[in-house]
Amino acid sequence: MVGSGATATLAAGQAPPITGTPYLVVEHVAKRFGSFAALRDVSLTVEAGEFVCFLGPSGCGKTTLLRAIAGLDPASEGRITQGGRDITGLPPSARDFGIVFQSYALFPNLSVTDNVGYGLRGALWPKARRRDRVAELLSLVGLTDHARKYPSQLSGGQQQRVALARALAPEPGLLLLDEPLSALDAQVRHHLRGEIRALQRRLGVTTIMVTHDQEEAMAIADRIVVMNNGLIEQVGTPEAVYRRPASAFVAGFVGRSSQFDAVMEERGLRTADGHLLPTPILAPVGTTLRVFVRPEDVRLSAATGTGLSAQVTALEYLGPVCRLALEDGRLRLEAEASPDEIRDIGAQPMVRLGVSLPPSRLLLFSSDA
Ligand SMILES: Nc1ncnc2c1ncn2[C@@H]1O[C@H](COP(=O)(O)OP(=O)(O)OP(=O)(O)O)[C@@H](O)[C@H]1O
Repeated sequence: MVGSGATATLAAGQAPPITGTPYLVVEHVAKRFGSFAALRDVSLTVEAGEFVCFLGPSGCGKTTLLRAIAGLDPASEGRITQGGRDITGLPPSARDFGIVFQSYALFPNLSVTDNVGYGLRGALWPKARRRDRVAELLSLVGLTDHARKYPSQLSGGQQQRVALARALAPEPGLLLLDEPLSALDAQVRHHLRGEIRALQRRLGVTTIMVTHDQEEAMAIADRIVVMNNGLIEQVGTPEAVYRRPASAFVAGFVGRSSQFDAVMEERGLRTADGHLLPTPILAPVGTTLRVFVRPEDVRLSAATGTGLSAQVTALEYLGPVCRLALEDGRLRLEAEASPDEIRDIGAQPMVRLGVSLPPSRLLLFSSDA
């Protein structure tokens, strides 16, 4: 980010460590499929007990990175250590993780009990211990009453709970979740994401979840790893990636925003339509900057005096807030306001409103970034 009123906090694109104990360390990992580079020099540290989300558009490499960590698609280059152990060359069976896929991937011919107990074999899991552990997990995911059923007799949300219980049963050091909520409808998805987070906190298991849904990542993660085109663009808390995006890509991908170009002048930023937005000088005069502004940061008023004004082109009532589309020449802005505020300023389609964009809330990037 070029700089803005938020300059003092700009350096803090990275979140402070959650526990201070690195658990998973990914160093300079690359992954090629033939001549195609799906991951390029990816480095990342996940702290013990942390919940991290890999977020990014389709094809950016989220699943590839998760699979490299699991050893399902080993990295072409780089090093991965887990709990101090170099796992780079180990097959999945020699690593310490549980994994949940979008498609549940349960054994259809096994009961819920047998699915959950599937990984509990060998000398470590004598019959009684295995039975107790399965019962404990079924209770944790709220499926005790469904123990004898088969996957086809369960809803999608219940099947995903079974998959979660199965992944957690052997007490893995790392829980990997690959779009676990994507196949579920909105209500179940919302509910289950809360349950997953509560369960993760209770067990303290270090967790990585892949998602392309930024609201989901914001709601659930301690830190978000924003990926694009095989690279990590930013690692930070949900607040950091939203409020202090490290790149124009992150600013545009995470959360809603309006964007436009403006040229740095002595007295502020000049938009394409000639409006001057007062800001301190943040870049060499004459530089074109890409400006992003969040809907909740667009200040609206009834007054349409000398400052910036724009016409309301659409107004949606969403319950607690209203969303407005505004236009002035080439400038298009999205704003949010409470229904009370909408009433007070008389906002409705075709009406012109006063608009101000607080300098400290503008997110600025060099145009070619
Ligand atoms: N086995 C493979 N062979 C060839 N290319 C692959 C393979 N697996 C993944 N890719 C490519 O690598 C890139 C990254 O894929 P990946 O599945 O990691 O993306 P993603 O970010 O998880 O996307 P999505 O959200 O759509 O699942 C894509 O362009 C994909 O086509």
